[in-house]
Amino acid sequence: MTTATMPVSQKDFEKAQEQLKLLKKDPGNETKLKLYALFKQATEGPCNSPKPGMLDFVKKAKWDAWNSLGNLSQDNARQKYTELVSSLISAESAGQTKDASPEESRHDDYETIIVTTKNNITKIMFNRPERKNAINHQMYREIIKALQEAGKDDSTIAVITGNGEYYTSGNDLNNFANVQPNDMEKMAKDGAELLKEFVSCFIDFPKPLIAVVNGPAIGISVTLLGLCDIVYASDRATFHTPFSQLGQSPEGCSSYLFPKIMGLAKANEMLLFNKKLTAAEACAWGLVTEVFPDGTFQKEVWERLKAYASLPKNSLAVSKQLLRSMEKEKLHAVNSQECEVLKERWLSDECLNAIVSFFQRKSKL
Ligand SMILES: CCCCCC/C=C/C(=O)SCCNC(=O)CCNC(=O)[C@H](O)C(C)(C)COP(=O)(O)OP(=O)(O)OC[C@H]1O[C@@H](n2cnc3c(N)ncnc32)[C@H](O)[C@@H]1OP(=O)(O)O
Repeated sequence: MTTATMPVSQKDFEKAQEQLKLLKKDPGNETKLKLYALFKQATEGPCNSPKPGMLDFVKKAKWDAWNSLGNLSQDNARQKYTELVSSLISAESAGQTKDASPEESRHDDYETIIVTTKNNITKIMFNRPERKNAINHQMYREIIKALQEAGKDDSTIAVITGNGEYYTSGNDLNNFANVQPNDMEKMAKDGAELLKEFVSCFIDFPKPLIAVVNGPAIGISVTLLGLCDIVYASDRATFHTPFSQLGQSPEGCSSYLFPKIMGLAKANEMLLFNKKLTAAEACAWGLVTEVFPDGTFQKEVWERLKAYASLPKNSLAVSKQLLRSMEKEKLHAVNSQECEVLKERWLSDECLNAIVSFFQRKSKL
């Protein structure tokens, strides 16, 4: 969370140093490193000393922490130091222990998703529970922005999940509603461009990306699982890609990744013949990493993720990129082709009839 900048005097800064000595509990190594770095930056300015050797672990950790502050001004460093000490003192007097970053910070500027960061995990949550988390145009754009930011923030891993009963019911069919006949081509062209950009963000995401599938998943939310690095599912979740039922065709690189993940025969059942999988089937077919009982799903999964997110961040990122890099070019080509095909499908009678049927409540999945 950002705090408004308030000038901190030299006297306040010195008082904070004295207060720090009064702390009864050790604030933990990560916080101590932050304090060290801010103190050095406040008193000496940006880190100019030579980088210690790889095996000098303590000096290297201190140097890294200081160096990571870049050109932060001495005033700002003094301010942040004073704020950090004051938050440690308040937490202690409130009977809490304050380690690295125990508070959840909520990212502003989103309406259709909730984005938070805690314990080195950035969580992106579909948040239209009354519409079964259907993904409208605004949500596509907000997820693109959230993924771009999560790729660059300090978190170690990113998680995608849904709020409420559903993971998501996939594309919001209202994205096709109220389009005048003359605007159909434009709707299809714009939709294909948005979809291509959206899927590209998953292909290029630089850190481990984990799907926490809390309930039924439909359409694009299922295909994207092939681009996630781990998929945890509640035993209440189901996995449904009803593309032919909707007169559409596969996206999210599933036409390439699903046959690789589960074999062509099983991919055909899902992508051609609309077979809806239970969580257990999706796990047996390799689309899901592990299934948890719904009653303990959130607790078990978040405990596990918290432990994963404490692993060395850079090592995880380079390893993920190694695992994916050989396929990246291919995946972008597949994404382009799938979007081209879909652009045509959206103009077809088969697709239009399916959408009309849904809105006349003649058809539901
Ligand atoms: C830029 C474009 C990119 C496109 C990418 C291509 C993507 C493809 C796909 O994702 S295909 C999958 C599309 N999804 C669907 O076809 C699901 C449609 N929804 C349903 O079949 C049902 O709503 C249900 C099975 C998900 C849930 O049924 P039920 O439990 O009976 O609930 P309701 O139907 O009453 O749902 C409550 C409320 O939400 C509306 N709603 C739910 N999902 C969607 C949706 N995907 N699109 C639009 N609206 C949806 C539903 O209509 C209800 O609204 P109401 O209260 O009646 O106003």
